[in-house]
Amino acid sequence: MITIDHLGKTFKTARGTEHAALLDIDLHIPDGQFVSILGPSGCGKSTLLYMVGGFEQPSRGSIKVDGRLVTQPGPDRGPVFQEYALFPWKTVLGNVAYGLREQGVPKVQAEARAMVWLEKVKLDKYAHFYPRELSGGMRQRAAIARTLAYEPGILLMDEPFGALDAHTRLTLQAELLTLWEQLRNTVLFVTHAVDEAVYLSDRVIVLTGSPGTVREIIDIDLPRPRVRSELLVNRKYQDYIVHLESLLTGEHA
Ligand SMILES: Nc1ncnc2c1ncn2[C@@H]1O[C@H](COP(=O)(O)OP(=O)(O)OP(=O)(O)O)[C@@H](O)[C@H]1O
Repeated sequence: MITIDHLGKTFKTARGTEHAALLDIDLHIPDGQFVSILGPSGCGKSTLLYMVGGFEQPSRGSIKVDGRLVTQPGPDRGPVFQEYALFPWKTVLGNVAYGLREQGVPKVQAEARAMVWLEKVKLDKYAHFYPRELSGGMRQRAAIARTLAYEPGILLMDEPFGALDAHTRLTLQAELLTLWEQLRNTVLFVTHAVDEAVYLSDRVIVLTGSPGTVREIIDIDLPRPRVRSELLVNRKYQDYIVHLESLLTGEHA
């Protein structure tokens, strides 16, 4: 359970002024929910995720995970951030084993567990490749495997598919859902794409423009497992998309 209470973040800018990024966020996210965060560019989506990860400190309010105050990163919260790229000097296997080695798992066991995860993300044949030898989609699969390998209860994903071409993006979304349906960990997923948010999520949190506050929380009541071709002709799915698009483009009355 993630409990976010009156959370605010103000940054000091390089010019010495203050910049309010997030204002008075209250959220309660139960275990095992897939939650997406949508909102205009610069509204504080990444900042919110970084604070849940313990990489940034709140200026006001608090974040608790299972009742414990978040003050620093921990293995219970696994980031898949674009900035957390793979180590270029390690192989795919070395990258995925790294998170486990960090937690004291001996090398042989870490590599065996890493291989299991590489099979799950269909990269086992590329275990000994270096990141530069992989496509963008394969790199993101490796980054996801690296985080999932140490089994965090909470997965923090910041636009993980944002840089991928449309086809690869759809493939990785479907693969992520298949994995998540087995794992059922809590996912906080930042995205710009309304269709991605609706397809993946149990709940979509829409933030206002800067400083970000919660504009609307929408429960996505669509059956699982989700099949995209069925969703595309599902009236409820279409209504969610239209509603979210209107919120984001400011056309909402
Ligand atoms: N380290 C920082 N120092 C100063 N300001 C920052 C810092 N990090 C973020 N900000 C500011 O906080 C606001 C929110 O940034 P953030 O990256 O969280 O937004 P976002 O919603 O994720 O944006 P995007 O959708 O464009 O990725 C922005 O105005 C940004 O300039």
